Amino acid sequence: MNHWAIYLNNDSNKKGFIKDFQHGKIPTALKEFALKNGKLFSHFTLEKLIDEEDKHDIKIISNEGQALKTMSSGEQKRALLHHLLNENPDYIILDNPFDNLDVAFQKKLKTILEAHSESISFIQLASRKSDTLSFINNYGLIEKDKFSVMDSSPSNENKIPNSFTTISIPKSGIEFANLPDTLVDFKSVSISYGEKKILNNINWSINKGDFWQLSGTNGSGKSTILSMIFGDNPKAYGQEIYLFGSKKGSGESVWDIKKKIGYYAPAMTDKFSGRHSIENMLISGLNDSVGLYTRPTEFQQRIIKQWLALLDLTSIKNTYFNKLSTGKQRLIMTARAMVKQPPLLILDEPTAGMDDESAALLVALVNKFAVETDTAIIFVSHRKEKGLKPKRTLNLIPSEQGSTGLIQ
Ligand SMILES: Nc1ncnc2c1ncn2[C@@H]1O[C@H](COP(=O)(O)OP(=O)(O)OP(=O)(O)O)[C@@H](O)[C@H]1O
Repeated sequence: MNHWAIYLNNDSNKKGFIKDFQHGKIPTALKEFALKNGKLFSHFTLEKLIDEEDKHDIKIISNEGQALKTMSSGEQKRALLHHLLNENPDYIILDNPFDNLDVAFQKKLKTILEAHSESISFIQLASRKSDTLSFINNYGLIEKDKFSVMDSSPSNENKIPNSFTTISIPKSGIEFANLPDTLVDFKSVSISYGEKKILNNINWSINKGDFWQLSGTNGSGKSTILSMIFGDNPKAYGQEIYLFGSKKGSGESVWDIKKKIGYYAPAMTDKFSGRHSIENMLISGLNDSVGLYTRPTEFQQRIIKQWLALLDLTSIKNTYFNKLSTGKQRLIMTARAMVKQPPLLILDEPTAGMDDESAALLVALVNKFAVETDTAIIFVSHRKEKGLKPKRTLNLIPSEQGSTGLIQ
């Protein structure tokens, strides 16, 4: 039985490859799959199913009747795999299958895939070489639109630009006045959805300049916690949650809170599909602008010039954002959340779907930002992100009574 690992890098046109594959435009080396029944395990499939569930008000993938869109990302992947295996395919394309999965479920997924590898071929599209499944016996690479066969799995080599050591994080010139030392304070916070208990007695204080990693298994409540800080989750009202000194729900506007937070989650990248230059994208981070075309001041232009130099992007500053590789887009979106040096920076699984090289670059940038600025950081990640240097971790430990928080 043939199995493939096909590696992706910053410039790979993964979407194009998948589309071509599904329409029978298959590289010669993989021709054996041409007439077979294949399925796609990917967030693209999930998005389509969520849409269909919404449109027709049905549950296609039933998990005790819970709608797919309300499941945590791990629960969604679990349900999708189950659904696809039930359809007895000849092969399954696995699109970065381990992204967004906690370590325990990654292990479980590996075991499930191993068990099926005798009867189903797997084509694993992988951005991280370390994700390669044990039973893989063929290797390939997608560079831009071109597929090529490789003899073996490639070696890891990460390059961090020199500018990271020679250039400091540029000062934003923006002052955030009257901030208390404790920026976020959760006091005995417990949350349920109906009968389902999600969080149990969470106490968490985030002080100025802290660097936290928020971790926990799939469904343990990480997104729920974030939505109570950054979002407008109605569950937050009535709880003892203090943001920048005010009790949540005590009259402050969502906008007042959002102004003080830099936020990045990979799903945001898709919202910027228009033609914005890299330079404009970064400037928009200083302006809090939704529209991107507020004319920047000279001072702002100077700051962004420094950022471009730091990120080694000066030579391509006028390139349209939507023309860039995923890795570069994510690096820029992360920097965009950083440029105004907000009191609090939230990075929600920022490295999901990135290749090794761009993930290492992003981690290096976050570490540098943590050391050189007063911004408090919450970095959400399932992976033990190689090289990341958080000072503390809030680990959510699930139980029947909801997750409790273990601070390490
Ligand atoms: N609106 C909702 N209705 C019912 N259950 C919900 C709703 N929103 C979230 N949940 C449940 O709350 C639990 C916590 O979800 P949450 O998304 O916060 O977890 P998570 O730790 O971020 O998971 P992941 O790492 O997989 O994204 C999950 O079991 C999820 O199914």
